[in-house]
Amino acid sequence: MKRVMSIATSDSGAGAGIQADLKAFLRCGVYGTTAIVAATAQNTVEVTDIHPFPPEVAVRQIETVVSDIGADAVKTGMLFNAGIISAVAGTIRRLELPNLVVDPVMVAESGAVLLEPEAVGTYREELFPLATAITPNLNEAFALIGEERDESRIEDCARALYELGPRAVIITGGHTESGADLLYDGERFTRIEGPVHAANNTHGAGCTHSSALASFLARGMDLEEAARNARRIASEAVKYGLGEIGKGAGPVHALGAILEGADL
Ligand SMILES: Nc1ncnc2c1ncn2[C@@H]1O[C@H](COP(=O)(O)OP(=O)(O)OP(=O)(O)O)[C@@H](O)[C@H]1O
Ligand SMILES: Cc1ncc(COP(=O)(O)O)c(N)n1
Repeated sequence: MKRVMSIATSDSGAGAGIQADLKAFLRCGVYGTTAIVAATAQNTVEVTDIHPFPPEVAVRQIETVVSDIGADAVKTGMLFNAGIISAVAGTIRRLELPNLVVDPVMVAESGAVLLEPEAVGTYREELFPLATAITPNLNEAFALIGEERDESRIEDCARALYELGPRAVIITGGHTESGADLLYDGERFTRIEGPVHAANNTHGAGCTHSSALASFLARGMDLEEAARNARRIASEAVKYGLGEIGKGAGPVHALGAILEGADL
C-alpha cells in the first residue's frame, strides 16, 4: 500500500484539517500518516482557538514517521505561521520527500483566518518551489500574489503563481462561476470539469481535494489524471456532505459514495 503523509492542523469538529485528510486517504486506497503542526478548537460554525505547536514538534513527527514508514507523497494543509512553514519546508527538502502537494490554507469556510498574514512570503519563497502542485482556491490564489480577486484574470494569476517555482498550479473551482478546477503546468491550461452540486456542506472540500491529489500521485498517476480524480473525489464528498452535523456548513463525507446502501 502506498503511504501518504499529511502535515497539517487538527480540526476538533473533524470536518476539515488532519481529520478530513485521513478520511480522504482511506477513500483513495492509501495508508495515511500525520504530522500535526497546530490544534484548532473548531466546529462547523466557528474557530474559537488556534494553538500552534513549536516548529520542532512538526519536524520530529515527520522525521520519525519517514524513518520507519516512509512516504510516497506528502500534502501540507493549514501551517498557520512562518516558523512552521519554514521548518516543514526545510525538512521536506532535507529528506527529499517526493510528490509534494501544498494546499495553502488561509481562511476557513466559517471565515476564520488560518494563516498569519506575514507568513505568505514564507510560503512563496520556501515551500512553493518544492511543490509538485499547489492547490489554492480562487480567493487564496489572488491573495498569494497580492492582488484583488478577479476571476476574469484567473490565467494570469496561475502564471504568476507558477513563476514562484511549483511544477504545477491547480486553482480549485469551488468558488468560481463554472465550478471547474484550472490546472496550469507551465505549458498549457487544462480545465478540470465535473458535476457541480448545489450542496452547502463543503467544510473540508479543499482538504479532501489536496489529500486525494497526493494519494493519486503516490499511486503513480500523472498530474492531469491525478487532478481529474482528485476533483471527482472532492465533488463526490460534497455531494454526500453531512448537513445534519453541526449548525454551519456541514462536513464533506469522503466515504459517502461507497457507504451508500451498505450495511454497517
Ligand atoms: N459544490 C461543489 N460541487 C462539486 N465540486 C465541488 C463543489 N465545491 C467544491 N468542489 C470541489 O472541491 C474541491 C475543493 O474546492 P474549493 O475551491 O471549494 O476548495 P477550498 O475553498 O479550499 O475548500 P474548503 O471548502 O475546504 O475551504 C475542488 O476540486 C472543487 O472543484
Ligand atoms: C484545521 C483546518 N484546516 C483546514 C481548514 C479549511 O477548511 P474549510 O475551508 O473547509 O473550513 C480548516 N477549517 N481547519
